[in-house]
Amino acid sequence: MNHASYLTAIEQELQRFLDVLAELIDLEFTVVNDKLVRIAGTGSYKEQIGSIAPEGSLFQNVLETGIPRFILDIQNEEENCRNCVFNRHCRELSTMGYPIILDNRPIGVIGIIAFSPQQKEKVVENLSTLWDLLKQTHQFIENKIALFETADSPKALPPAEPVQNAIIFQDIIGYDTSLKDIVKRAERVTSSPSAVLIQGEAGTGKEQLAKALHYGGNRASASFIPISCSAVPAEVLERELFGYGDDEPGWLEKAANGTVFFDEIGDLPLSLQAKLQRALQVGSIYRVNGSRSLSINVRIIAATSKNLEQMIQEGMFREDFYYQINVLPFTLPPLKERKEDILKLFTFFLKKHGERLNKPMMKVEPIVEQWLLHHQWPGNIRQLENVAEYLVNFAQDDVITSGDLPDSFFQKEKVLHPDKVRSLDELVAEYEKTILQQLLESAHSTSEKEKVANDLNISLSTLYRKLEKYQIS
Ligand SMILES: Nc1ncnc2c1ncn2[C@@H]1O[C@H](COP(=O)(O)OP(=O)(O)OP(=O)(O)O)[C@@H](O)[C@H]1O
Repeated sequence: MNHASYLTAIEQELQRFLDVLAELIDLEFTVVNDKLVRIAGTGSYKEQIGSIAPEGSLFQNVLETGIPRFILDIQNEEENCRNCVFNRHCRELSTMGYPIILDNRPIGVIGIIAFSPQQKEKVVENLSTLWDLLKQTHQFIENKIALFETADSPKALPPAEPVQNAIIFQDIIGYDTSLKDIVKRAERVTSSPSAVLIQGEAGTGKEQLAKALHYGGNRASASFIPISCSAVPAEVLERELFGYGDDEPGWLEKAANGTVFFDEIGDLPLSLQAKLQRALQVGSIYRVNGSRSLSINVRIIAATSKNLEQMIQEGMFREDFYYQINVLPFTLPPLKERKEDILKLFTFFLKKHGERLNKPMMKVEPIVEQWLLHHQWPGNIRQLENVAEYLVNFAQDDVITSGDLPDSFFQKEKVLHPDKVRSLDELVAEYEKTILQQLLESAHSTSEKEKVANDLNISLSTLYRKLEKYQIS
């Protein structure tokens, strides 16, 4: 594999990293490869992943010259945008492009984009900090590629041999009682051949638990083959899973005496659900275009972040297959419900990335701890790890202060603060009160109040009842 292909191989991790950065600083990011194909993007560029950056664009120039460049005011730019096919039709207001250089060769470009005037202002005011950010993002990519080069194989094309990065139950950090119970129950069934279904939101540790089940039992010396059901097209998946012709064994054969892990099983096409269901029931398969029946001996562990029962109701998931895979069910709680674990996991990730980046162990200000405890963590443990990695990269000092966390994060926090989450009725009441206060500000006489009631399409007596309820005089 060349370096440009490695960039493609890490695109999922890169996308997640950029999502966190974009959320933190409220600017958009994009990455193109050596063919100018967009392989990652945030905001509106997320929908354009797979499209090609325009001919004559700044990104093309950065890719060809290997020199970082920026344009701060695209709408009034004559010189630098002249050759771009999007000249005068560009939605970007400012753009920064930083070359991804490996082995002295540009293999792609990372960009920061401003689409709104506020974002543009931010770019103009923070140009040098943003250059540092781009440099660090480059470092992140370099590190990931280095790790990838030494790793066994990319996730979508799993190895035939047992993977080296075995996870054991001791690697699962969890002081929260619900997680401890899950680990305890799982430890009892490591060597069972029965199918396991792990449910939980993205990033809650489903794959980690699956690996611990595999490596903790009598299948540990055989393969653990992870399959991402959403990442591989159906035809490819069928061929890879069941094999092809006389001499192309599939994963179900390659995992002999081991485990096949189906990640996001809800995305497995219905036709393959039926085929797999039959294969598991009879314990044998036919390869695609194959004539012989071949017996299989694999344990199935499946994971899902979707509600499979609801999918069954909607005809999107086979009921018989559901019962076949849901013999030993486990449900991992979201991180926000495991308050006890948040700080311990955070410290663990600070240490992990600190060691990797050769930085001393960082301390955390109490206020930052509060922020961590109250965050909603939609991306769960993976997101927590990304934030820790971000802070190890960017924090100025050995102590992480709230200043290391950008304003945009706190603004979102206010809205999402769990202690402040209120019912819909309360929110509607608050809205109603504000509207009435505004309208009644200049309506003092009965006739003025009648007009307000009319405008709101309610009776005068209803209006008075509401004024009393909200104590508006
Ligand atoms: N309890 C834990 N202790 C330490 N690390 C954890 C724990 N749970 C998850 N992680 C780490 O968090 C990251 C996400 O975990 P994992 O990939 O297992 O989640 P997932 O639920 O399978 O996610 P997805 O559904 O998005 O594939 C991994 O890097 C994993 O090692």
